[in-house]
Amino acid sequence: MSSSASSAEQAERILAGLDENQACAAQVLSGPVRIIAGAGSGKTRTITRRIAYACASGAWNPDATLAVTYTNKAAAEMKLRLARMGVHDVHASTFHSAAYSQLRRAWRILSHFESPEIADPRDLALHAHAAMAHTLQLSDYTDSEVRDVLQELSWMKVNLLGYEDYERIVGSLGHELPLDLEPRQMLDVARAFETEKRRHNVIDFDDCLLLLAHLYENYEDLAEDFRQFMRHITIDEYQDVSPLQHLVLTRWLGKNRDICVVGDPAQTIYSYAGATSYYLLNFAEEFGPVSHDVQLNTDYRSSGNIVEYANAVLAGSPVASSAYITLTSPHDAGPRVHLAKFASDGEEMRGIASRILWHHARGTALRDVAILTRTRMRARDLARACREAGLAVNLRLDGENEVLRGAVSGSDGGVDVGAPSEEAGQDGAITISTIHAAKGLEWPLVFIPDCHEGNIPFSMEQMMTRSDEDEDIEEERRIFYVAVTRGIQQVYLCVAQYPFEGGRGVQRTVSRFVRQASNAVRRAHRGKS
Ligand SMILES: Nc1ncnc2c1ncn2[C@@H]1O[C@H](COP(=O)(O)OP(=O)(O)OP(=O)(O)O)[C@@H](O)[C@H]1O
Repeated sequence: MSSSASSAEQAERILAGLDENQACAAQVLSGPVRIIAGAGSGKTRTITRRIAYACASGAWNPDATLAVTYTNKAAAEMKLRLARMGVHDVHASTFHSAAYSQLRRAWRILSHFESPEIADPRDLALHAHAAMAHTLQLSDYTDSEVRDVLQELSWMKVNLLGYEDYERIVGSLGHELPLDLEPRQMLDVARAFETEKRRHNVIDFDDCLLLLAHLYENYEDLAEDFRQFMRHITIDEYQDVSPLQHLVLTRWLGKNRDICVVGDPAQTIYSYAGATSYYLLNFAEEFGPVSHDVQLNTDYRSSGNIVEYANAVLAGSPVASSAYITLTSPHDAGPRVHLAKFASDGEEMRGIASRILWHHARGTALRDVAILTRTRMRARDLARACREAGLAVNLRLDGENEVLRGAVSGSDGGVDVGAPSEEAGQDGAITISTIHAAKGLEWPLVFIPDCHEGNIPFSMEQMMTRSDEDEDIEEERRIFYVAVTRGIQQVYLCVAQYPFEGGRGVQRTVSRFVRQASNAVRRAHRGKS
């Protein structure tokens, strides 16, 4: 058989198993392509096959192909899947690791010295602490106060805010500062923080992206050299890029328009870290005319009732029709999404554990079960309660502020994946995870505890009084949507009426998202019968 015949066969094999829309997207190989892909609609499958098809058919040189993923784990997974399809040498990495390796090379070429190292998160916290102690005249800050300040320092950079604009922008956005600081005090901390990093000859991840963008702007020859390795760029999770990442992307592209972006505006859940779906939604205006613009809306993951419920969660949004897509399910309806009510938090935790044991006794493997929490604290509490009930547990916590930082450090996007549970048996362990750390994952049986106002949507009092139009509420709706769409067969929503036993504490109200969606689903079913 001739080699061109065998590579044509290989290319055909790669396309097998894609639906019509997915296959269409996989075969448009030049010019700007946008794929809006709902939850479970196979976006990872589609972009991986598209890259494999392009390389196997000879349209792209793998060594000139860059795929940007949100975590190091996703990059490794993509390389593995490509290798299984016989495609090697594609560059797959996070924004940060691609940028850092380019920065190191550029630094060596331009200065003959090594670039500054990226500081370890613990050292960064020490530098922030020193900057705070120096400018704010106090020295006993808690870890979480330092973390909040670091997040604010990062927020300034990922949003590309210059010192001169910061005060005005903070005022006009009503953006709250950590520790009740005045904007001017925050700027003093920011300057002192830069001094601290310089003194230790380190940078952070935001600096890395800023420096690289600067090099591309000022060293055109170098930029052109680097672009040879990025003739074809694919960006996954494009709904979560920050203005700073977007700036780097535009520098990587230069005049090139062989760019494919994929994302879901309904899954933007990292706004606090600068993520915005603006670039995904405005892709055609920015890079168009586009060669292909497609929506993938078949959710291959979840049963019909879960998909119906997830759609109802989004339908309650004032921006639903313009921003979000409606999913369809190719599967049977399956069990309804059920709301389980408990008297107290303690009873809720024990109730969830016993429901899991009930499913386990009927054949559900523990590795097929997840409890997804809004906060890290509740994930820890539930892990304790489930272990007490005799369940093996794997705890996944996302490091919030480290979401972007972790992308280079190898900690998988800041997700702290606890060591596999020692007590895990043959059928593994249940997963207890924050919703943020569960993004991109799936389980047959999913529990979402604490579905009450104040937790879903999460609030520090003030959010309760805001209107539904508020962007913070919208982000909380998307977080809940991400949680619901992790379920394959069955999703349980849980709520405790009071925090403590015996009706003590402030009585809870069921989450507005649950009330809206459950009512809409009930109405729809009544209409059908
Ligand atoms: N054409 C298809 N036919 C059958 N199953 C598919 C198809 N495309 C994707 N799937 C399956 O659907 C599930 C979801 O796919 P994938 O993880 O690629 O989705 P995703 O869009 O990245 O999801 P999310 O954004 O919700 O994390 C996977 O189990 C995948 O194997």
